[in-house]
Amino acid sequence: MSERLAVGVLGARGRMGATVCAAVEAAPDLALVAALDAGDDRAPLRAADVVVDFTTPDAVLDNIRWCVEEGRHVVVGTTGFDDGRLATVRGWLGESPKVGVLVAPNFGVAAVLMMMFAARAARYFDSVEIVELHHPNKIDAPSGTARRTAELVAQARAAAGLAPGGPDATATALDGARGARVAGVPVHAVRLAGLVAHQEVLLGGSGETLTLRHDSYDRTSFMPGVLLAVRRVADRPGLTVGLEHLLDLDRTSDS
Ligand SMILES: NC(=O)C1=CN([C@@H]2O[C@H](COP(=O)(O)OP(=O)(O)OC[C@H]3O[C@@H](n4cnc5c(N)ncnc54)[C@H](OP(=O)(O)O)[C@@H]3O)[C@@H](O)[C@H]2O)C=CC1
Ligand SMILES: O=C(O)C1=N[C@H](C(=O)O)C[C@H](O)C1
Repeated sequence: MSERLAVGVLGARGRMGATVCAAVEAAPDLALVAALDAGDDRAPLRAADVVVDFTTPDAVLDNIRWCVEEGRHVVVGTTGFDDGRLATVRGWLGESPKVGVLVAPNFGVAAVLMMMFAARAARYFDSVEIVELHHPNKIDAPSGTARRTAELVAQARAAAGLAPGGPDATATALDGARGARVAGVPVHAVRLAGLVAHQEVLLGGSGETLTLRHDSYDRTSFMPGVLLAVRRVADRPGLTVGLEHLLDLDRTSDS
């Protein structure tokens, strides 16, 4: 058997990090060489070919910079990325052009499909709004997935000459009643005991609606996407944003 790919995990004691460690340990072609959490020395990551980061929006940039400077490829699931933060990462990669960094707001294949379908559908409807629903321990709102979906929807609508959200006659409203605007698209965040990670994209036109819904019931739903990214990130020097770039989405059959 060929040598196994060495993987390090940052945020290893967290909900996602622990699930990633278990998935890496169960994969015959991967070896878990470092499982680190807040306060740990990063030195053991030097043994890793690829580092996976599921930490916090406050911690993630510093972790990426360290990995890029050390020549480690990075797979990032942590949220909190906007254009400015992505540009910062691109700047670091300019100094280390052989390193690959893949940032994905959601590693669930079905979640990625939901986002792609939403972007495809967006130009056919008058209105679009997004509702994301998560476990109550989540520290950021709205979710990274909802933010990215809103950006993709807004881009698709702009290309079709449409306003981002849709008609809305609201003249008076309590703060937050109409959600937050992300790229002009209304986004509503629910935090509810019992949930894991869920999202609905609501599209409305004359006399009809389309609802695209994705549900992650368990964090294992993210693992095929995380492991795919771990295996492929070294082949993609520079910055990749979104798992969709690894999914060959234009192919509709095996033939
Ligand atoms: N892309 C995707 O598919 C998914 C992304 N996420 C995102 O992943 C992130 C983590 O989520 P989740 O696992 O639920 O969160 P958790 O709070 O369960 O885990 C985060 C872990 O990171 C640790 N940590 C904090 N700072 C550092 C640091 N500098 N170095 C190493 N470890 C650190 C935390 O330690 P301590 O508690 O001691 O601070 C904690 O153990 C969030 O941004 C979330 O939105 C979640 C699910 C799927
Ligand atoms: O914190 C979570 O749990 C999740 N975070 C990501 C996000 O903010 O989009 C991905 C998924 O929704 C789970």
